[in-house]
Amino acid sequence: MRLVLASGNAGKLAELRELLGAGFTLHAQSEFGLADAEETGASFIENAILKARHAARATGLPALGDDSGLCVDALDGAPGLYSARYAGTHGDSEANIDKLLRELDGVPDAERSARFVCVLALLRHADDPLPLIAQGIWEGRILHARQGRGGFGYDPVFFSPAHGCSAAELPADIKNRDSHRGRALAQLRAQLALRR
Ligand SMILES: O=c1nc[nH]c2c1ncn2[C@H]1C[C@H](O)[C@@H](COP(=O)(O)OP(=O)(O)OP(=O)(O)O)O1
Ligand SMILES: [Mg+2]
Repeated sequence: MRLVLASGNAGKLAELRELLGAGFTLHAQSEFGLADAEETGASFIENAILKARHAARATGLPALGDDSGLCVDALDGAPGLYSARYAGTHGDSEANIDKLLRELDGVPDAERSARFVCVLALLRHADDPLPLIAQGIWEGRILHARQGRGGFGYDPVFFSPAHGCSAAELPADIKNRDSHRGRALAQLRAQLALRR
């Protein structure tokens, strides 16, 4: 199956290619010269659909949208939908992490609970009235400083109690198996199998 990933994020592309495996060819939207869709939705689901529809419309291919982010309890769910632009400049992970650590300055571990969320939307074509939607959640807490060099985005400050380390310290295959994105993709696969 040929699919376009409706994302400009290289970290997502690498993870989703690995997760989808050999049966799928996942094209980056940049291969088609596509700019990012406007993320105007009020929820992860809406944004995932907006992204996928934009890419399906422009390419004529089935499209996968991934809208994800980090929700921190002590910040009432922020950065949430705005995770990628938390510090102002879209996609500046270093600035986003700096701001997050500043906002949580002095907050003890017990109150630093957080979760990564990922919503995937698969549209068979731009006017698909019945997109497949899957969501995955990964529970953890925010560290006081960066740990590890793997992954992308907020991974260096996301501690996973189940693994005993940060997301950036996990081998890629373990992160993929247990992450919000890995869980969402497993659900999407199950739905695909049912639809066929
Ligand atoms: O596994 C992850 N590990 C660390 N950070 C992560 C992860 N998954 C999402 N994130 C962060 C990155 C970004 O700050 C935001 C997603 O924002 P989001 O708009 O969905 O993605 P994006 O703007 O980077 O690319 P695009 O919209 O083109 O798909 O959450
Ligand atoms: Mg985005």
